Amino acid sequence: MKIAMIGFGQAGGKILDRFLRYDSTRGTGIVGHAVAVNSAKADLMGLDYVPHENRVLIGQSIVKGHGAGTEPELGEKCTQEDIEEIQSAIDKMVSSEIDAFLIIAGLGGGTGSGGSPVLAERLQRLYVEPVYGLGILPARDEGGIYNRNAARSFQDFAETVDNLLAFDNDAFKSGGESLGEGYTEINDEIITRFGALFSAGEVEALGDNVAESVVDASEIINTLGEHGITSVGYASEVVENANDGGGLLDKLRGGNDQNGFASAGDATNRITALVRKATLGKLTLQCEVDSTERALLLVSGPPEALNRKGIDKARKWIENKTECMEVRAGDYPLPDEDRVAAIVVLSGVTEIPRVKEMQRMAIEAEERSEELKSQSEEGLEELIQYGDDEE
Ligand SMILES: Nc1nc2c(ncn2[C@@H]2O[C@H](COP(=O)(O)OP(=O)(O)OP(=O)(O)O)[C@@H](O)[C@H]2O)c(=O)[nH]1
Repeated sequence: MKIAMIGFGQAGGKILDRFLRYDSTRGTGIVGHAVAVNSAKADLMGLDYVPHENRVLIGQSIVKGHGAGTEPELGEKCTQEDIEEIQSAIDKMVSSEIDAFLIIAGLGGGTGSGGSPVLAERLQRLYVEPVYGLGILPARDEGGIYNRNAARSFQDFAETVDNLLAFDNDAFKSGGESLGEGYTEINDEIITRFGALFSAGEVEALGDNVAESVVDASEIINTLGEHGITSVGYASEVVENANDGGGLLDKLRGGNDQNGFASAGDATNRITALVRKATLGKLTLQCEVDSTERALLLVSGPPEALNRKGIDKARKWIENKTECMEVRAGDYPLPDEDRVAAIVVLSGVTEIPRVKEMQRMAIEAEERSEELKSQSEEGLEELIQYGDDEE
C-alpha cells in the first residue's frame, strides 16, 4: 500500500522518519510521499530521513519557530495560517500512485494535536483517496494537560479522518528508561505493527513469492472503512529451521506424505496460537474486542511456515471472538524472515475504556485549573486589599 505520510509535530515527525528508515532498510516502499510539519524549527532540523524540501515550518509569525508549547489552540492557528504551504508541499509529489493519506501525530501536545484535524479536513475536501490518522495517546503519568489535549484532539481527529488508528504510549512504556530511549523503543513497536500492515498491501514487493491469499491495498481500505477507531494486535515467534529450502515448504502446506501433514499441523497450530495472542494480548489501544465492526488478519513470515488451513481457522476464531462477520484474512510470505507474525486489525471499535478515562482526566484537569485560577484571583484581590488598608 502506497501512502502519502504527513508527520505532524515532534512525535509525528519522528515516527515518519522511522517509517522512511523501515522502507530504506527493507525495500518496502510504503511511503509514497513524506512531509513533516511543525511549528518548532529545532524539531524539523532533528529529522534524519525526511527530505529537507519536504519539511514545513508553520506559524512563524505566531510562535517564531519555538513550537506551540502544549497549546492545541496555537497548533490549530499555526496550521490555519500556513495551510497553503502545507498543501503545496503535499501536492508537489502526490500522484495517482497514492492509495491513501496518513497523518501521524502525538495527541498530547500542541502542534500535532491542534493541527492534525485541520489538515485532515482539508485533505478530505481536496482528494478522493482516504485520509487516515495515526494518533498517539500520551502516557497516563504525563499528567492532566497532555491527557486533556489528547481527549479533545482524539475526538476532533476521529471526526475528520476516515479512520483513526490509535496507539497508546501508556500501554507500551517500560519503566526506568529515559524519555528519549523510551520513545525509541515505543516507536519501534509502532513501526513493527503499522509498517508490517501497510507493506502487506504492497503486493508488488512480493515478486515471485506469491501469497496463497493476498491482502492488497483495497482489503486494508475496506477494513478501515470510512469512519471509526482502529486498534491493532500483534504477536510473533521465531521459526526453527526456517529458510531450509523448498522441500519443507510442500510438507507444511499440506503435502501428501504423512510427515507433511504432521508439519502442516504444526504450522496451523502456530498460526492459531499467535492470532489468539495478538488479539487477546496488548493491543495498540486497549478495547473490548467484541465491539469490533470489521477485522483483518494478516500472517507474515517464511513461506514454509504459512498455510491456508491455519489462516482459515484463525479467521473463524476472530469471527467468533469479535462477533462480526466482516473478517478478512491473508498471508504475506517473507522468504528472508525467520519470524512468523500475526497482525490483527480491529476496526470500528467502540468500547474503549482508555478514552473514557482520558475524558475524565480532561474534566478533572479543567476543574483543577478553574479552581487554581479562582484561588489566584482571590489571592490577588486580598493582596491588593491589604495594600490599600496599609496605605
Ligand atoms: N510514541 C511517541 N510518542 C511521542 C514521541 N514524542 C512525543 N510523544 C508523545 O506525543 C505527545 C505530544 O508531543 P509532541 O509531539 O512533542 O508535541 P507537538 O505536536 O510537537 O506540540 P508542541 O511541542 O506543543 O508544539 C507527548 O505528550 C507524548 O505523549 C515519540 O517520539 N514517540
